[in-house]
Amino acid sequence: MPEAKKAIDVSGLSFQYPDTEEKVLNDINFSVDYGEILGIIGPTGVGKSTLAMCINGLIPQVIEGEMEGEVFVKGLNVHEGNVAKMSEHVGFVFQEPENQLSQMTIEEEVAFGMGNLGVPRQEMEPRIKDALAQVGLSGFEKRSPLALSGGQQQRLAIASVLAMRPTVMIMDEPTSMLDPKGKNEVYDVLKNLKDYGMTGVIIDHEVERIAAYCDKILVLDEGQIQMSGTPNEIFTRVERLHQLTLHAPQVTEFLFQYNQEFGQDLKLSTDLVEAIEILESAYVKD
Ligand SMILES: Nc1ncnc2c1ncn2[C@@H]1O[C@H](COP(=O)(O)OP(=O)(O)OP(=O)(O)O)[C@@H](O)[C@H]1O
Repeated sequence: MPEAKKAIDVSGLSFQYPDTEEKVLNDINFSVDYGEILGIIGPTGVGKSTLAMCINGLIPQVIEGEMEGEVFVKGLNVHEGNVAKMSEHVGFVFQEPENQLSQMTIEEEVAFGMGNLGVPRQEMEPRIKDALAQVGLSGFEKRSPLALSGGQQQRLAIASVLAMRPTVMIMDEPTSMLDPKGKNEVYDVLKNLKDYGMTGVIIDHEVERIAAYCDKILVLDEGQIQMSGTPNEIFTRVERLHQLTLHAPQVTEFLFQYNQEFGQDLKLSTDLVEAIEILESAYVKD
């Protein structure tokens, strides 16, 4: 079978939980190219996690409801493959690292998901080594996952997904339970993976990091895509984000306020990511 043109292709997707009166998702359309990272942002409770579960097949395979439209991952219709089959293609990293850990040692933890996929024993060892190296946990093989910090646990959860070699990695607020150090650790690891050409979907409220990390962004509200575009296109539309009760990275918020206060129409003179870095470098510690 020829490789599908898109890593993820979603068309006409609507979903309603059995006990709710309205659709959580209503006619969602987007696609993600191989090697691209898509960020999904939006106010609380607008269906971001529901959308993520439609991509890995948990909906409608495990979580029931009324679903319309189609979701393809690497050309595979998630309606048709079962969840076990989909887990070969879509890896999932959740909010709370501790809840994802079930094994006695770190190497067993990484081996666990591969075991479920039926990866042969002799192939597991190099994959474990490689995955732990990618998240900066080489040498930790025999330790207990519970002895790790929150940031390290989340990196371990990422390694467990990487070892399964999925087409797409979905991360649902992977840093929301972590302290600033843990958040930095995880985003540093993700940055490396992006450089390796991973395809990903990340849901996060951290707009600074989403802006720097993602190639494309969807803004979800009222079950629909309200905005879509590059981080630069999204985060320079500050007024629209405010209407949606969201905020932009500090640098574009500053610019917006300055323009309002002084009746100007100044624009960023550099790329958004560079502007974020410049602003961050302007802060010093005593
Ligand atoms: N299993 C379920 N059954 C019924 N309703 C649900 C279920 N799961 C979620 N919902 C409802 O669907 C809506 C969307 O929830 P979802 O978790 O997808 O939003 P979200 O944007 O990810 O929120 P958050 O930012 O808080 O994580 C909410 O109103 C939620 O209460």
